[in-house]
Amino acid sequence: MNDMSFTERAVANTETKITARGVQVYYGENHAIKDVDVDILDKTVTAFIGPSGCGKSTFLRCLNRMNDTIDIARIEGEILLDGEDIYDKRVDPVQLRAKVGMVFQKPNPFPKSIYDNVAYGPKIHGLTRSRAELEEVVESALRKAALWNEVKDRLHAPGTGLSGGQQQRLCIARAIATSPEVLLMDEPCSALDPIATAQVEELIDELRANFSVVIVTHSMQQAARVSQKTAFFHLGHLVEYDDTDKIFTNPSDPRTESYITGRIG
Ligand SMILES: Nc1ncnc2c1ncn2[C@@H]1O[C@H](COP(=O)(O)OP(=O)(O)OP(=O)(O)O)[C@@H](O)[C@H]1O
Repeated sequence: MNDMSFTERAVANTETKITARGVQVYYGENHAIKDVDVDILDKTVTAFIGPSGCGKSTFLRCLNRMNDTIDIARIEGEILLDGEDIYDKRVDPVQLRAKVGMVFQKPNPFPKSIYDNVAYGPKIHGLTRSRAELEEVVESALRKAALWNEVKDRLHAPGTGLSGGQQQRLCIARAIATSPEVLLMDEPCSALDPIATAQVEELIDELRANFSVVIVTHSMQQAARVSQKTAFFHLGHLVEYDDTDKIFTNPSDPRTESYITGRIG
């Protein structure tokens, strides 16, 4: 573990963005998330780590109600975004997902132009009033996703024609374009080569200036590089949640220690 370089800046923000209390998730009989409590901070990158099947993705999907789309999933407990219950029946999940955006493992641009991929969200949510304003939003999202310079001369070319790393940054631009407050990323680099991975990691570090970012990763090196907070999941429990350097250098729970030293997982 000695080759891990921790992100130098300490946790700068202590403002809570998302509060989860007593969260349980069941898939039919399978109790996948067991009584999870956590406070996710604003303007901070939080990594979810743990062995395969421990519930990282399931818990991530609770944060923007993506589990609602899975018929057999049942969720209990409370999740608040800025103090508001996201499972309240008055909350429209589509609106919620504009505020809590998501980037998936495999880049999944729509079969449309680069421009249309990014313009789609602002259009369906009616966020802009004119074509010029929409163009500005598209440019700003592509800039924030560190893709503008590579695509500004071919905005009307298909998004699917970009390289894998560019496609993932396009998906990040698409998520950013609706001005979300939280960005959820489920193993966003696992389909990327090391150069594209480094670019996306750099981008994640920049994104935390404006967003609360939560990233599921299989790579402990990646968690150490990009996050300031780390949550270690094991068998559906949130075993330990702390500053990333504490988790990787001096964890409190023996299960965390076993995982980071490679004894479980
Ligand atoms: N769509 C689903 N339908 C039924 N069961 C599911 C579904 N998604 C996950 N599960 C189950 O929930 C548990 C947690 O899975 P989850 O994918 O959240 O773990 P994970 O830690 O993200 O795993 P991995 O690192 O392998 O992606 C597992 O037992 C899994 O089989």
